[in-house]
Amino acid sequence: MTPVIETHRLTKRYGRRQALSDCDLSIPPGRVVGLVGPNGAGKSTLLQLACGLLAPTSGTIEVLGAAPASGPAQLAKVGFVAQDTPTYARLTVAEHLRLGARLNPGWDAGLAARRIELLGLDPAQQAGKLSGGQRAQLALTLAVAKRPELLILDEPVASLDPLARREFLQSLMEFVAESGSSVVLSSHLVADLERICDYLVVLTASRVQLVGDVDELLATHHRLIGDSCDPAAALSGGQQLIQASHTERQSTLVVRSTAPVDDDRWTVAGLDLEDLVLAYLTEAATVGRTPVLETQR
Ligand SMILES: Nc1ncnc2c1ncn2[C@@H]1O[C@H](COP(=O)(O)OP(=O)(O)OP(=O)(O)O)[C@@H](O)[C@H]1O
Repeated sequence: MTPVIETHRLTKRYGRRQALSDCDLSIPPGRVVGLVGPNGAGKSTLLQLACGLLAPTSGTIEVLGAAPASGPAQLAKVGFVAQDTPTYARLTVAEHLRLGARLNPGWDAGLAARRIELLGLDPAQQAGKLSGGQRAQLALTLAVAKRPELLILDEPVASLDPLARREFLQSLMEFVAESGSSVVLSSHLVADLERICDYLVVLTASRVQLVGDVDELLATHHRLIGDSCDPAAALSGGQQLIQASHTERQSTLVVRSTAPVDDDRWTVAGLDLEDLVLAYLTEAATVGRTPVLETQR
């Protein structure tokens, strides 16, 4: 099965600023992929490389088996909603749909019209006079009505209130269920990603830090709580320390291990996606102390 995005040593520099460094990724099709990372990690850069809006400095990227934006057929396969959900302020909702129909060979006019009606958007209203949430929904409608194989969304819900966010994500999931399209979605809101994503990419400081199937990642990461100890001495081979924090009496470790942790020195618990992402982001934030963070409380 052709990966939706495949990169090999993908690197992007803006002048002397490094935005992506030697990224190797192979994202399987049919997934809803959450792309997470702190500000400036390189998420937008990666998504824009996938759309062909940027060219790599070195390394390669293929999207659905071909170079990004390599021709009309490739362009028709990928839908993109940029970070600021851009629309044409002077054009009405209906004019946006007509423009979409003209520009996209696979345009699904019925889907677009149904979505606009369902959302309660006035076809005669100019996009510049829509609320942020309505504009985001219009941009999503334009992207899904082209019936893309891959939908790329760069922080689409960042400016939305909780209700608008939920409505946006719900309509996204309805589209995914109905179309079977793959989605790559960047967001800082891990709780949202937890509800909709089944695949995760964590990017920090221009590098891929963690990638994989969400269920598999959750099954192979464990929180260990026990008497205060030196983690290096306490863990066995095959157990990778991701994060450690200590009080005078107690150590709490986040550990990656494919085998279950069966050691009565530890109380073992699972992690949710937010805990998992935070463990990796915290680890990466400790410059010069990687790969392990140790905090003394
Ligand atoms: N056009 C540009 N010119 C110069 N540097 C840029 C440009 N675009 C991005 N960068 C730099 O590249 C790095 C990665 O930026 P990018 O926008 O990809 O990060 P991001 O993970 O999307 O961040 P955020 O979560 O804040 O949107 C940052 O250091 C940023 O300052």
